[in-house]
Amino acid sequence: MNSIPKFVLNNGITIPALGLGTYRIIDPETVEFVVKNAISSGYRLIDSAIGYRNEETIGNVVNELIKDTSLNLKREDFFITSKLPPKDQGYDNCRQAFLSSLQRFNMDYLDLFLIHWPGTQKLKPSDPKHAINRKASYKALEELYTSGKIRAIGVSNYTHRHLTELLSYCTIIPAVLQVELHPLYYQKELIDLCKEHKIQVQAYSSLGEGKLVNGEIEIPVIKDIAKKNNVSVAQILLRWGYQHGFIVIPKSVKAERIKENLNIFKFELSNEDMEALNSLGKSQTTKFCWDPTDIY
Ligand SMILES: NC(=O)C1=CN([C@@H]2O[C@H](COP(=O)(O)OP(=O)(O)OC[C@H]3O[C@@H](n4cnc5c(N)ncnc54)[C@H](OP(=O)(O)O)[C@@H]3O)[C@@H](O)[C@H]2O)C=CC1
Ligand SMILES: O=C1CO[C@H](CO)[C@@H](O)[C@@H]1O
Repeated sequence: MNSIPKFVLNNGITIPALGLGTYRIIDPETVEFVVKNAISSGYRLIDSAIGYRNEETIGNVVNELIKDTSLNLKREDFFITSKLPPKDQGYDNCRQAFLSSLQRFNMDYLDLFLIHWPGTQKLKPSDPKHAINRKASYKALEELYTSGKIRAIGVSNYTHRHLTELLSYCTIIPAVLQVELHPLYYQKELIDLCKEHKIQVQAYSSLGEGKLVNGEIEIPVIKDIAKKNNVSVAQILLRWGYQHGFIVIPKSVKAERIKENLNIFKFELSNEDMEALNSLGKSQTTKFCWDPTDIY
C-alpha cells in the first residue's frame, strides 16, 4: 500500500496531500466500490459535497470500514470534506445544511467544510447579496469550527477578489482554498495570496475533468515530459500540483486509475519541466469547470 505525504494546515491539523474526488459518483454500488478501493490503496481523504448527493453512502462505507476491527482503521485516520451548496448560503441555512450533512455522514465531526461557491443560487451575478450571504455563511462556519464540529474551514471557487474580501473580515483565517488548478489554468496571483496567509491550496480538476488525459486535448509538452519520466500524463499533472504544494483530489471510478493516480510520490519533476508546465497557460488559459469571476 502506498503511503501519502501530509501537509500541515494553518491551525496545526494534518491533511493528506492527495485525496479522492467524488463528483458524479452517485450510484451507491459505485460509491462503495470506489471508496473501498481507494482506502485499500492508501487514500484517506475523501472530497465530497452536499451537491454530490453521495454523503450518506460515503458515510456508510467509511463507518463500516471503521467497524471492521481487522482493518484497524479509526475515524481519525480519515479526512472527510464536504461543501455548502450555493442554494444554502446565509447564516441559518449554512448552519442547518452543515448539521444535516453531518447527520448524513453519521459522524460526530467533519474534517473540512468549505463554502462551495462565492455566490448564492438564483441571484444575478451582479447582485450585492452574494457578498452579504457568503459573509453570513462564513460566520456560521467559524462558530461550528469553534464548537468542534468541523476541524478546519475554508472556501472554494473564491477568486483573488473574493478571498481578499473574506480576509478583511474573518476572525478565523480559512485553512483551505479549493479551486481549479492545472498547467492550463495556473492561478499564480491567487496562489501567492494563499501563501502569504498560510492558506493551503487544494487543486481540483487536475486532469481537466479527464479531457487532458483521454486524448481529447493533447499537449505535446506534457506528453514528452511523461515519456521522459516514464509515467502517465495523469501522473505528470498530479505531480505538478503536488510539487507546487497543492493537495490534489483526482476522481476515478476505475480501480487501476485509482492506484495510478496515487503513484506520484516516487518521482520528481525537474525545475525545467516544472517551468515548461507553468508556462503552458501563459498565453491562453483553459478552464474546464464553472467560472466564479463574475460573482459580485
Ligand atoms: N469545489 C468545486 O467546485 C469542484 C470540486 N471538484 C472536486 O475535484 C474532484 C476532481 O475533479 P474532476 O472535475 O472530477 O476531474 P478530474 O480532473 O479529477 O478528472 C476526472 C476524470 O478523469 C478520468 N481519469 C481519472 N484518472 C485517470 C487516469 N489516470 N487516466 C485517464 N483518465 C483518468 C476519470 O474517468 P473515470 O472515472 O472513468 O476513470 C474522470 O472522467 C471532483 O471529483 C470533486 O471532488 C471538482 C470540480 C469542482
Ligand atoms: O463541485 C462541483 C463540480 O463542478 C460542478 C460545476 O461544473 C459543480 O456544480 C459541482 O458542485
